[in-house]
Amino acid sequence: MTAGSPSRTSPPRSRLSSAPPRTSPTCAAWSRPRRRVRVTSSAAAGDRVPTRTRPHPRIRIAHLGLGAFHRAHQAWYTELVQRENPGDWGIESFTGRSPAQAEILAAQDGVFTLVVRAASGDTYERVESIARASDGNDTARWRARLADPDTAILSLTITEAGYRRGPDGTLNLADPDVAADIEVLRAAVSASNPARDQGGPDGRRAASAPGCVSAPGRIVDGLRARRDADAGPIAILSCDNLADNGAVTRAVVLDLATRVDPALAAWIRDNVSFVSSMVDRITPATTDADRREVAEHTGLADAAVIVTEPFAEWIIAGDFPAGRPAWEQAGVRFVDEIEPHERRKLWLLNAGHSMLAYAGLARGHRTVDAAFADPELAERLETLWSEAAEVLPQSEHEIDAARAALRERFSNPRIRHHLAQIALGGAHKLPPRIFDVVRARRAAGLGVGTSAIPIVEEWIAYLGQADTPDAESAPLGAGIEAGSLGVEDVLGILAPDLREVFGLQAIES
Ligand SMILES: NC(=O)c1ccc[n+]([C@@H]2O[C@H](COP(=O)([O-])OP(=O)(O)OC[C@H]3O[C@@H](n4cnc5c(N)ncnc54)[C@H](O)[C@@H]3O)[C@@H](O)[C@H]2O)c1
Ligand SMILES: O=P(O)(O)OC[C@@H](O)[C@@H](O)[C@H](O)[C@H](O)CO
Repeated sequence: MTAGSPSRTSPPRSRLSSAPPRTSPTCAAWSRPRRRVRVTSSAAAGDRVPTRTRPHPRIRIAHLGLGAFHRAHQAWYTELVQRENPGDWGIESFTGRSPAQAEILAAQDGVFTLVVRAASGDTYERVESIARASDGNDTARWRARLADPDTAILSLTITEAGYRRGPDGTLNLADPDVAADIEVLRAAVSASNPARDQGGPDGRRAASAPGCVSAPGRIVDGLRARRDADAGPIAILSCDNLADNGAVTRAVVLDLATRVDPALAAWIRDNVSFVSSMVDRITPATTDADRREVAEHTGLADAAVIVTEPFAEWIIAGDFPAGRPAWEQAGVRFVDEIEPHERRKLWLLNAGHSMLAYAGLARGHRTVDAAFADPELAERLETLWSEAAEVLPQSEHEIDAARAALRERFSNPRIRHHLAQIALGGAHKLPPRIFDVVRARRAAGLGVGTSAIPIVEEWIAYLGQADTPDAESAPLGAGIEAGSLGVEDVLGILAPDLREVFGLQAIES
């Protein structure tokens, strides 16, 4: 099976017989005209919002991180399933930090337009799978959702930084939000009362109870409410760009739970399945121009428009003890071993993105397609991919197909994926994208390669620019953001094992 192949992006025909024949290995080909947002030329642009065509589905999924990617990926895959089996697997999606996206989406009853933007043109799809959009700061609502036995899955898109890990990969106890959450959780545990979490007689106290601010804190708080309500097992499904993201989630959640209530940690071990997934769909931040374009083409005043590429891939490994949507009907693959798939995606696509971001910004480029059109950067990208390919577990044929698909995806001039967006959070992105490749090469008895060090140098130069705000990278070491550290110092903070490796390399060569 190859990257970008129809089997990755299309549902099996036998399960969704009304899907039209595929004409290309992209999702756009699968969108059915009768399901798309109606395009009207007569309606004045912006006089209607998108509306539901089906009744609200029963909410079975809680999601944390109501960003662009969640709507282009998990919500869209779930939408495809719901179109065939309406009524079930609705999503209640909570914002991670600011309530703004919840307010915008709630004003449209959770319905939004997904623009699938191919190099050749756009298609429009209405997505209705989000039954409710909520503010993640609404502690009572969050606890009630997790304490509801109907809720079978908690999915996450909280960014790499959202897992609150320190440079050594464990829960970052020096993070003030984590420290504050430990106090909130201890108080909540000592005052645990099932009636409160089920909106019972003292529900008003729950509404005013302080909540957690970090994602691990919120997850532990929600699981405490679930245990107290005896609501049964649940799956937590990570959809962030991290290697073995299910295990990462499990580690930070259990670490935090153990610190506040060992009995809760034991309940989590027995009742919570931490599912890993490899997710892929390039989804840049929406612009005003995107919203205007939708208004012009559809007559819809949609404030929650999301723009994405035709390609989509989702590979999942793990158990769903309380059930799950039949996502396989929408083309999702369920596998026993996630690691090879995650590595391929992180080491080819995401590593390529990070390289193009730091090198491209330094050379005056603003978007991925512009950086990729730069022959010098395109050559560096091929070298980076070849160095990763030597330690990827896939066949040469599969890797070549993935690279070919990426060349096409990175060339899409209409997606306008800004390098500045990709560049943020490098302290969390470089380890899984760049440093893990070096580790794999060393483990295979190969040299460290030529790609990693220039990327670290370019990242340091990027952070050194006075006008570059990157709050997510700063906490990992005073001085990184100020650009006063060299490559060795940065490696000492982010990948101490590699400092020696690169030192040895320098001596050997
Ligand atoms: N956009 C893509 O192309 C893409 C593709 C694959 C995977 N992803 C994954 O999805 C994540 C989100 O991407 P997006 O495009 O939706 O970004 P976005 O900026 O649109 O949304 C980010 C969401 O994460 C929440 N969030 C941010 N920082 C957080 C934190 N520290 N703790 C908890 N929640 C936090 C925000 O509130 C928001 O809901 C990425 O970081 C990545 O891991 C994105
Ligand atoms: O979303 P981030 O910030 O983790 O990384 C930026 C991009 O590399 C990433 O979002 C890719 O577009 C995505 O992983 C494609 O599936």
